[in-house]
Amino acid sequence: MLNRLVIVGGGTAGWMTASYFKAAFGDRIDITLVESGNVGAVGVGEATFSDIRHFFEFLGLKEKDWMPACNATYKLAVRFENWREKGHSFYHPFEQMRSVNGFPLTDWWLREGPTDRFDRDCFVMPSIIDAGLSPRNLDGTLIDQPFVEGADEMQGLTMSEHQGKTQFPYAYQFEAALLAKYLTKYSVERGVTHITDDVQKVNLDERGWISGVTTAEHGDITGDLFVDCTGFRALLMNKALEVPFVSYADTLPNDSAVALQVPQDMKARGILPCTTATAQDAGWIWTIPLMGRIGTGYVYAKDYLSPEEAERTLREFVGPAAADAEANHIRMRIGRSENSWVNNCVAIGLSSGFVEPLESTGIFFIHHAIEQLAKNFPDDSWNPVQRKLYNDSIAHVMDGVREFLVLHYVAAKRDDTQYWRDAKTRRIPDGLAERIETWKTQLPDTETVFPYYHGLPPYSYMCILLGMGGIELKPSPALALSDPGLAQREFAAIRDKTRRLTETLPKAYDYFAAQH
Ligand SMILES: Cc1cc2nc3c(=O)[nH]c(=O)nc-3n(C[C@H](O)[C@H](O)[C@H](O)COP(=O)(O)OP(=O)(O)OC[C@H]3O[C@@H](n4cnc5c(N)ncnc54)[C@H](O)[C@@H]3O)c2cc1C
Ligand SMILES: N[C@@H](Cc1c[nH]c2cc(Cl)ccc12)C(=O)O
Repeated sequence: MLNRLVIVGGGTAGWMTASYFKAAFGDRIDITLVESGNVGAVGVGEATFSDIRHFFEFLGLKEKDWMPACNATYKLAVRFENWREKGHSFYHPFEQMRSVNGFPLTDWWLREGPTDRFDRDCFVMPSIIDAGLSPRNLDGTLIDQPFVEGADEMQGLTMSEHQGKTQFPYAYQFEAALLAKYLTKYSVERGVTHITDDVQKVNLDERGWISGVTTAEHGDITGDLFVDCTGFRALLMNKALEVPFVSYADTLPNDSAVALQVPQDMKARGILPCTTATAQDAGWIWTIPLMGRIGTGYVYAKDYLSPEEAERTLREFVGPAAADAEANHIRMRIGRSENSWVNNCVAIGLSSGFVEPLESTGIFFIHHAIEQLAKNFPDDSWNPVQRKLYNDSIAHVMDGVREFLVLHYVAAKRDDTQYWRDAKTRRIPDGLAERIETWKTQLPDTETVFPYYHGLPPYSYMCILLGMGGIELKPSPALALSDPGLAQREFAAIRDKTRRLTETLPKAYDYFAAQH
């Protein structure tokens, strides 16, 4: 029976994989995880999708179990600042799009929105975020969104089976290194063998399949299925098996980042419960509030900015609090492995692929890959159809997310530096130009976005198009003949609900302080 899993790498990807498969298969699977004591993990993946709650639920973990251990906070949206022009901001929130008479509320908004802020008019979340509030009351109850907690749990195991049915109102922000530590304990307690050692050599048999890995001090480790979680090094997949890497550099030029961890008195500062992406001359800066510190970093293209200039800009942006923080400079490999499962080796995490962290998709890719591997877990027959299903699904998710990210740059109105001007003329992925033409006439829907599951619903595309401001959009002609009364009532209902919630919800900081 095929049941010996060897995971190389102990970053977020390695430990999420180990803990998930222990939760899935218990003692029927034998898992060894080997991680280097010398090569560190990237450790800056801090913001997630809302779907990650399914991962924690699968492990049987509640928020109160893991959140305090990881200094975690809630993320209600991505806040984009200065992408349209300096001083402008908008939110991409975790909130389902309402529709009126079969048209999305944003379409009605294009026709006669109450204000010039589509996000505050069409969603409740933006005002809650501006007020620094928690989506849960101090007693733990969730705000009454068109989402019933627990109700979507029976719909299926994988994220793709949940999409479009409901929208959970928040995701998380946490210290990735602390999550890896938490999951190490979880995994080891459930029987995962943990080896700290350097893998020096990957051994292939005569067919080119991996027979084992040779470590510096623990000899050879053998197994049936090998999971490459070695980060950008991709030691098994790219180095040993020489699987080609498909670069996205021609469409997404940001290839570098510099990160700082800045200790802060969050009680005094307050928590804006979202991830902020602030556009800069040659990229953008993320700001992620955690309990006890903020995580921040400048993502940029080396062709336009030197690492020294990026660090200087980032330190100026953060201010005096950054003075003692050590800068972590990172080169990012943007793109994906041509295939992520080859022979008996599966790459998960940065070794499989990565796009810049603009929509916090790194951990989502890992979660998705794990779910797909569980669904297509092989037996001794190594049915190639399973590998194909898996590889197609990984490629679709990554290519779809790439397209969504490219849209951010094409749609951003800003054109004040060469970096932003070039963003309008750079090559874009096949199919996107045609889709953008369609969206100029009709806002994105399931029929007109990237045609495979990639984690992002059509309303996410609407938010980016409406917020970035560089592409002219028109309301559907049919709305000119339709009675706007219902839409106006919906806008008024959103205003009422926003008022009620902002008067009753606790501050985000107070909610987490009570949990800790
Ligand atoms: C700048 C930046 C910002 C990011 N922000 C986000 C975000 O906000 N949200 C999000 O979801 N994702 C984000 N990500 C992605 C996220 O960081 C990664 O997806 C996540 O950390 C997974 O990394 P990993 O485990 O694949 O690799 P790594 O963290 O690099 O881990 C690699 C592991 O392999 C081990 N290893 C390497 N070589 C050997 C060897 N020879 N022998 C033994 N072990 C070895 C290392 O010791 C380490 O344990 C970001 C990434 C970057 C670069
Ligand atoms: N399935 C994802 C998609 C998603 C829906 N809304 C948002 C908002 C943001 Cl900021 C990122 C991602 C998403 C999820 O529910 O997380």
